Amino acid sequence: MTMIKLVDLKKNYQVLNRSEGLGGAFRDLFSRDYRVVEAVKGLSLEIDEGEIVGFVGPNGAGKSTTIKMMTGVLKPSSGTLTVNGRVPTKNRARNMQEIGVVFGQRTQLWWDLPVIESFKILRQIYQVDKAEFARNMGLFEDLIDLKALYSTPVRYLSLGQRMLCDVAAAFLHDPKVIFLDEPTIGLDISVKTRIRQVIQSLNQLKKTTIILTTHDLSDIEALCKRIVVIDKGAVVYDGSIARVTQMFGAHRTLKIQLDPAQLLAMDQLAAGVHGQFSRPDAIQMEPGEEGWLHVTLNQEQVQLIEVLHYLGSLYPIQDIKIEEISIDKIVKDIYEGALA
Ligand SMILES: Nc1ncnc2c1ncn2[C@@H]1O[C@H](COP(=O)(O)OP(=O)(O)OP(=O)(O)O)[C@@H](O)[C@H]1O
Repeated sequence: MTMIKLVDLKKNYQVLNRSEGLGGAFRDLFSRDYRVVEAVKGLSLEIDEGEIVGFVGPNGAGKSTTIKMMTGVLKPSSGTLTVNGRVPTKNRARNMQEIGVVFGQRTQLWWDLPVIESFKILRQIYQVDKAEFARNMGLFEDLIDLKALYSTPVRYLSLGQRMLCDVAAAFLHDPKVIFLDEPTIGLDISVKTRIRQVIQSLNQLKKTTIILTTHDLSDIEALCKRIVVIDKGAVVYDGSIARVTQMFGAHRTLKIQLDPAQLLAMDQLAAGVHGQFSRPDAIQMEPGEEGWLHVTLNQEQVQLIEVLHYLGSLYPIQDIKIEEISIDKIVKDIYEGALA
């Protein structure tokens, strides 16, 4: 069943072109000169009940604008949008009952109150009946040992505990759709894994549709089968993570450690490598940390061993690693037109 449907959705913002200086500010009072920013330029998407979809794109791609339209905060300029069959801006109160949100950067809970009090307030706000409240609190107690945190004021929770509470709180009223924004930001890897497990279990138990926006693509890799990449307000890739990684299956990242001073002349180094091989477009180079040089190449076009030999003939290599291309790199390449 389709839970979210966007058809040719557009959103324009009108922005005042401000004139410079005090005189300019004075002039702006009388003659207003506006320009239009096309933040979302015709998005069409269908997301099914129970799907977890990674929604990614570079800064300014239009992610927040799209999410704000899905949550009913912003009205689209044109196109159609339904969430669980309803138009979010027309049914805001009803829509709010059916969605949940988690922001990694700020809590939805009451900072000074013990955890259990926040859940009781949310129960009132969302009119969760007693039996459902008891059932869900029992589930959260089993899944994340929530009971141990009941009496702790939110301000004393660790970031990881706070995020677990926020995730549980978003599921309290059994929403149909949850928007997760950077749910693991600032957490160490073991806590990230824990939060992802909890999200996955709740998604499977409750068949909640989840839209995950994050710049941490390891969250997407761990949680989503499907990824939607947007750039400049339009979809540039919509499909399975498996397919996108397959498309880049012949890519490898060769990491070599050199004397850090050699990386200072990166442009020269890149020009030398590109000049040496017949398919320079198949080789990308960027400096890593502590003298590591990352060379990503497409093995269908360039032999990794030849690149390694060439670099080895120029510099003493201290260490080598060969890795499959990371999902971060794939998505960055997609933004930069790799699928165009
Ligand atoms: N209220 C606004 N008024 C004018 N322009 C806006 C407004 N909000 C966003 N924009 C512009 O719309 C475009 C899309 O912004 P949006 O915030 O949706 O991108 P984003 O993908 O969420 O970016 P980020 O990852 O940086 O949060 C950008 O060019 C941004 O400057």
